[in-house]
Amino acid sequence: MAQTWDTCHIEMSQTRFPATLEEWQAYSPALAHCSSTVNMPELWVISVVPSQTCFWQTYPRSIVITATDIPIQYPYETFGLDRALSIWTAGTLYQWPVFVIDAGTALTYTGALTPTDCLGGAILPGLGLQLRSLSQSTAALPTIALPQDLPSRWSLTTDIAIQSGILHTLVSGIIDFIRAWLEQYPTSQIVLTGGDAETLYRYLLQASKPKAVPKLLDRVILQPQLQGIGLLHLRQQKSDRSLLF
Ligand SMILES: Nc1ncnc2c1ncn2[C@@H]1O[C@H](COP(=O)(O)OP(=O)(O)O)[C@@H](O)[C@H]1O
Ligand SMILES: CC(C)(COP(=O)(O)O)[C@@H](O)C(=O)NCCC(=O)O
Repeated sequence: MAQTWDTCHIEMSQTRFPATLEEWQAYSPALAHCSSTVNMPELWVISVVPSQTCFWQTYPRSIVITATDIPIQYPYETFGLDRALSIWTAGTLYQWPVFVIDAGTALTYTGALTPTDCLGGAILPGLGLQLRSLSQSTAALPTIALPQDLPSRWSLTTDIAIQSGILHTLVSGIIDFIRAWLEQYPTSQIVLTGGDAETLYRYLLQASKPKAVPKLLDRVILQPQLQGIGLLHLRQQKSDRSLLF
């Protein structure tokens, strides 16, 4: 993979669809050297947000992934497309069984024994959502930034009390899920991905220092770009198939 980047936040209610090459160029450094819409590169899209899917579908060369494109058996009908791609990619890269922790807008845990035996998992609000929910849904709590280091558990200020509550509870929860999975599937790899993966990994390491947790964390592979790698694999599979037929 040559490069990854985040686009600016796209607020759907205020955004009209880009109509020209110049407008698309604002979304991606990969388009900097395009001279016309004809030589724009392919864009592979995976989205669980319908308004975002509509937006990216207007890109001239978009390929939008749907459930049938990902070669796993879905454990239930409403299972997220992003979770399907993550677990398939993790199993393909690091072998089955595998456990994926996706620290995105929502934080999801997903486990699978094989591509046809996904056990589902769990969903909770992600780090940013937890922080925002407190400031937005209470009268007195402020919006706070995340600290570099895991704070002291016992706090005498509101800001650090929020940091402590969210971070210690999240880190303990993640360690508990990892431990429970490894008890059942001791050979499994654990993959940590998503926009908050690096931040959470740092906190997990800090939490583990005084305790016997490092052994568990040795099993955690930090791979923030799991879904991007998954899209590359799907693209490779598609081009292999078109060579065969
Ligand atoms: N450069 C960035 N742009 C947007 N979000 C980021 C960035 N770096 C870290 N994040 C964090 O990533 C989380 C979203 O993760 P992501 O995997 O992009 O979301 P989603 O699961 O919705 O695709 C947010 O909690 C946000 O705080
Ligand atoms: C749980 C999710 C919102 C997570 O999405 P994300 O925050 O990673 O963008 C998404 O996987 C989804 O919409 N899932 C459908 C429900 C399910 O998987 O059970």
